[in-house]
Amino acid sequence: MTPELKAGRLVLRSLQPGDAPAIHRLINDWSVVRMLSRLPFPYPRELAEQWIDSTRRDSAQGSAHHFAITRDGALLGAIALVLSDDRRSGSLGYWLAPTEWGQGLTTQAGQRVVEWGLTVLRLEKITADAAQDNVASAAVLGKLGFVKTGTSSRRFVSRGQDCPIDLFELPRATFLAKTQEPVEVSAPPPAEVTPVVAEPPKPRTLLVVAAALLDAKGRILLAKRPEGKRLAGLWEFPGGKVERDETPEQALIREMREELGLDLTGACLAPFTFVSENAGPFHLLMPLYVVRRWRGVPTPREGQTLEWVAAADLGRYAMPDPDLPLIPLLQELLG
Ligand SMILES: Nc1nc2c([nH]c(=O)n2[C@@H]2O[C@H](COP(=O)(O)OP(=O)(O)OP(=O)(O)O)[C@@H](O)[C@H]2O)c(=O)[nH]1
Repeated sequence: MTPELKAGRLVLRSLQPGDAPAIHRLINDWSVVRMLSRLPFPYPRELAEQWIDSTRRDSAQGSAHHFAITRDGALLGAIALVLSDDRRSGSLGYWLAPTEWGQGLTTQAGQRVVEWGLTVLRLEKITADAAQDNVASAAVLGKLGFVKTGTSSRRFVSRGQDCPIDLFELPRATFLAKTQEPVEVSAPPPAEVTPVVAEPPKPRTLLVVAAALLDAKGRILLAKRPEGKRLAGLWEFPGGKVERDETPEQALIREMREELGLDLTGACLAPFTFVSENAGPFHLLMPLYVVRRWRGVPTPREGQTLEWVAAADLGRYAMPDPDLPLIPLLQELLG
């Protein structure tokens, strides 16, 4: 299913039948439709209805995810990721009402959809194309990190002719490398000091503690990161950063209280394994504890979604890359 995503003030949500009048009004505009290759001009109202139905079928099948771009409840445009048959790559497309151009809204929506596609859907790459006279679209793709890979031509129904298009691509590896660029750059040496061969800045190590909470059926509690946070939409083991002057166990007890309303004091916190992985802007060192008893009922206190998951099903939940090696270990423990 197509989730609801947040991008600043924008809410990206699946299209609803009631969106047809707004979609028709906004697309039936020459400055919009001339850049969309498959649509006729004028654009009939029935096509808006048929298109919305088709986006809902695509979403149910998981073959494409179409989002209405909305702000304060008003529909401003749409953005979509259409997946390849093997679901390993996706193609990005979008349009925005001309009254909203020039504010960076397409880039904002695009960043969120691209991040979601490459992290939660784990696509290997996202492609896009734009008519060569669509300078604004090429600029958006550039800001999203796409690079031009070639040219081609396509029939534009609205223009009644074939038009040259540019082809673009954003591989997952390029996207991750960009988000992994260190944020802090060391200051340049003073002028009188002989420069030494610069070593790449090392990412700082972040100590995060996490728990595999197990229920009586041997299921594990996973929490989905809420919209607005880094890596939103990914499932993880409840936990968080170890603060200065805390032991990992104290941090785990505090985090379980803050995040889930659970009391783990006096509970057996069994060290199970740990993660030591590059995790983007930092190096993640994450001890994982197995916990079978606590007081209270897990309650999402920070906007997360909670689910009890059988070990055999863990692979179906999109998790941050550093967590992936933990899955077979937990399956072995609980299998
Ligand atoms: N709790 C937890 N964090 C994980 C896991 N895997 C993983 O990469 N992490 C990363 O470790 C960090 C956990 O720190 P955190 O929970 O205190 O911080 P946060 O990003 O949620 O936000 P915050 O700084 O607003 O508290 C996050 O960057 C998170 O993405 C996991 O399985 N559990």
